[in-house]
Amino acid sequence: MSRVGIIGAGTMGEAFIAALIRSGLQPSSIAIVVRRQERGQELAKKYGVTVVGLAETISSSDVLLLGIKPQGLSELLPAIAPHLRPQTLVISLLAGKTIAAISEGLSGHTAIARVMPNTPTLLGKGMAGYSLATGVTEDQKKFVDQLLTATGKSLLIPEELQNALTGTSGSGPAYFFRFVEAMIDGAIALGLSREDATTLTVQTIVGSAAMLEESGDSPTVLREKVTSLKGATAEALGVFNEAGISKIVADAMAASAKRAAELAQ
Ligand SMILES: NC(=O)C1=CN([C@@H]2O[C@H](COP(=O)(O)OP(=O)(O)OC[C@H]3O[C@@H](n4cnc5c(N)ncnc54)[C@H](O)[C@@H]3O)[C@@H](O)[C@H]2O)C=CC1
Ligand SMILES: O=C(O)[C@@H]1CCC=N1
Repeated sequence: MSRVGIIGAGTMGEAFIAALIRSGLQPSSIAIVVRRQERGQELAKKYGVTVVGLAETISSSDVLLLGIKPQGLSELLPAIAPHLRPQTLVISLLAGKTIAAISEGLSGHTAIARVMPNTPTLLGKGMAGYSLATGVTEDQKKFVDQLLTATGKSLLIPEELQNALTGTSGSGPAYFFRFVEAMIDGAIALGLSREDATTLTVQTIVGSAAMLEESGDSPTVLREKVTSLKGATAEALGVFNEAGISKIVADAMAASAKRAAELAQ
């Protein structure tokens, strides 16, 4: 049974605690390193994980998961390196940060997996892309596979596509939440209460997402089934198209990918 240490247990760190437990790991095998003790106590109570110091966590872990912000990595790696055993698998969730940079900061460590997850991981409905360094063993590959299966769906991708994944599935949930916010505001402008606007919008998006997953139809077919000739939906879609929705979305996704690349520095 692997012992897992997690450094940085914010939104994604917590989502991975939940996934590790879903994947079959005992909570007592999970050690977390936190900055704020109250956060540690909260997670210990919620999941049964243990709050441990940095050096002890690193030296006793078979798998070390990094869940801090990319901006904190250059300071953290020198603190990890002296305690890291060569056979420990390091899993990075950090946007932008390359396997080569992490390896360099860890004195040439080669057992590294770079993962780009997203927040639905918390519910086991996440989408993760992952890339593996050369030193990852077959057993470690199996561990990553099993873990990511517990986060939702996963795709093994060449590392050069990691930032494209950030712009697609990593940041993606925020795009949909932003769209929902706009629809709620639009419904309020049409005279609905905030409560009713929220119920109508959320159930519309949840139902539409279920159709995407379960109907077997493409998004294009599903859209066409809503859109009556010369009807109401066609008017709405005309407004989107006039405003250049495809370009707006593509530009936004490219901006996320570009920022992820900048975070590598
Ligand atoms: N939130 C998201 O949707 C996604 C985030 N990511 C990546 O996951 C990483 C974490 O993001 P979030 O969970 O959103 O951030 P967050 O801010 O919620 O969590 C980061 C946590 O790390 C802790 N921390 C920072 N330095 C530390 C240290 N030296 N020792 C121990 N704890 C430390 C902070 O106190 C905080 O609790 C980022 O690198 C981000 O690029 C990747 C994909 C999606
Ligand atoms: O905003 C960010 O930088 C991270 C990466 C993808 C989602 N959150």
